[in-house]
Amino acid sequence: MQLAARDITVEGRLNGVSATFQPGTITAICGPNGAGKSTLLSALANLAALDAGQVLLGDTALTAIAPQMRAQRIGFLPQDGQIAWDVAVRSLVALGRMPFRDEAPDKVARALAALDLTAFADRPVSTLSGGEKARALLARVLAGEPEWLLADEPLAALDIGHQLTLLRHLRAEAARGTGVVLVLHDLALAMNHADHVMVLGEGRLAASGAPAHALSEAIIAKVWGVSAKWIGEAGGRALIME
Ligand SMILES: Nc1ncnc2c1ncn2[C@@H]1O[C@H](COP(=O)(O)OP(=O)(O)OP(=O)(O)O)[C@@H](O)[C@H]1O
Repeated sequence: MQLAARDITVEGRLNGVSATFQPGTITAICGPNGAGKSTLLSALANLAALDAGQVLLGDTALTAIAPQMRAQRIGFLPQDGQIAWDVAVRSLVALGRMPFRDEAPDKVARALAALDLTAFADRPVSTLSGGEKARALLARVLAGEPEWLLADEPLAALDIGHQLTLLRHLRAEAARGTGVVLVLHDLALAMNHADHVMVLGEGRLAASGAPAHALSEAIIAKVWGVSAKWIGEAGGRALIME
């Protein structure tokens, strides 16, 4: 089922953005600081108060879906997520089962393994490093096995090995039909790993399409004001700043 923003406006943050996200694909939302990426992502989870427009899941407005059902279907990882209680990593990840009111230890174990956290399962979260904490917060979302996985900069705190593991896991999730939407600052990760890229600039959609189209050198120059050049082959491109 598609997830679609229809002409959404959040005063001062997003200005009439329409965008359709496809299940079974990885979409990257890119753009400069303050462009409205996090606002759009939170709107897609019904976590931003809209001044105009609506978000639809299939034909149904998100606002018409009961909160518990919405939480079952849409998993959301905010930027700089906070951990309120110093519980064991396994208990934190198990909180991802709250919308289902079950404990599903198999799904919790799968999410821990996907983020390479099995060995940390009994450690208090306060003892984790920044990147380990970021992985634990993402594992909490994965434990809910949502139909839509929305994550704001999930790779930013991760080393390259864990970035790759997570990207492979997200690709496998997409292959199972999950819609994956990621806010990414790293344009090479978006270019090499997304199926579709949406570029936001000053609260508006500046480009949308296949990565090579939406992240062309011309669009990077226009939206980011940076002269940059792509080198390398499809799937392994690097961005060189000039
Ligand atoms: N709660 C708020 N109240 C008022 N303005 C806000 C609020 N949150 C964000 N903004 C503003 O809205 C704009 C868009 O913010 P948003 O966080 O969506 O940008 P972003 O593209 O995710 O940026 P970044 O790359 O820096 O994370 C920014 O100018 C920001 O200052």
